[in-house]
Amino acid sequence: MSSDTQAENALRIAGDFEATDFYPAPFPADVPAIPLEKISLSKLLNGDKPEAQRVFNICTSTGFFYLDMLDHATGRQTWRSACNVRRLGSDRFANTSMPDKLQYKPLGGVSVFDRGYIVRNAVQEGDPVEREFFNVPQSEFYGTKVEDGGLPNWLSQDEDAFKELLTCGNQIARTLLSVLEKQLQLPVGSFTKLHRLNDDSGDFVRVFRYAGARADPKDDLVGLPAHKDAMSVAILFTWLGGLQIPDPSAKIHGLDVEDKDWRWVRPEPGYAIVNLGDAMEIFTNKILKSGIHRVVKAPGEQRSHDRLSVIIATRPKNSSLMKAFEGPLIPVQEQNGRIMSSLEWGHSLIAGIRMREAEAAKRVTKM
Ligand SMILES: O=C(O)CCC(=O)C(=O)O
Ligand SMILES: [Fe+2]
Repeated sequence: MSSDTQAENALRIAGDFEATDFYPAPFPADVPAIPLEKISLSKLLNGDKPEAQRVFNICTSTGFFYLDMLDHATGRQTWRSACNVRRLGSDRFANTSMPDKLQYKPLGGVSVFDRGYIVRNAVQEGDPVEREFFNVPQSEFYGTKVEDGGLPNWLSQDEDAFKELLTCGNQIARTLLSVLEKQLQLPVGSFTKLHRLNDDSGDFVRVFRYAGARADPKDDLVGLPAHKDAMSVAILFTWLGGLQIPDPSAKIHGLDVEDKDWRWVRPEPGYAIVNLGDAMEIFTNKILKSGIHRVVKAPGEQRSHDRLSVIIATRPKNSSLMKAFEGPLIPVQEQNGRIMSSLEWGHSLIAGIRMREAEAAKRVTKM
């Protein structure tokens, strides 16, 4: 990293939120990182056409980009809010007993990811936690109240922080969706009206903790196996390396990516990492791309540190029909079979993810 970049990063870290402890060790210079493009939120909100075109080009190819959170008031509020949620999340993970954590249940048992606490231990019962996360659903704050018992004690005191982040995230996701619908020459509101904060949907805020590596690297599991997101837009905040995406030249079959083709995504202070999920592929008959990604242990000196990440997931409202829009740039889709609602689609996809995870866990993939 050049000293100019270092100085700029230091300023960005110090700039709006005191978060220097989120960066306990530098991201190494000698690992193959992918130079994702940086998009300006401020330009998008001001209707800048070249910036809109850049977003469209990215979303029709790799689907991943950095979004500058510090160049506009909405972004700054979101960044501050994500840092706040990261701090309180790490505190709650550390200071809540496992029985209390486990009482915060996913809806419908294990198959739905928009609510609850989920943990994976290293190898067997009693081993230290390898990976844990909790999701706070949109239904806590907006739309029809779901009778799910509400947030558990260890999270309810932070309700306002989650609500703020979810609200900011929705605004940013809708900004991106309005850019994309315009670039696709669809009627205004085609995508945005399916993603209103007050409609019932599976939106959520997720806080992840991946344990730092143990002394023996043989004990390290893949943090999160290769997958695509079951949502419309994912906005990720992360402070340590670990996220990887395939090189654009990689040959990909389904979710299979050869080891040599994975590239690191370097976390950049003050930027979110944004990607589209499968819903946008469905709405556009694959013109917009849902990016494959996975999470492994952080690289280099970061490896021994716990990695926290905060994700805002925006999904189509529950009643949306999961089929391609008609538009001049969207190939016509042959419709065979019943069209699922977003609610049904989410459940079916997430059940698939769980099944793949269970298979991967059985193979005990070593990194
Ligand atoms: O923690 C990360 O960096 C990514 C997590 C992720 O991909 C997900 O929750 O779907
Ligand atoms: Fe993901």
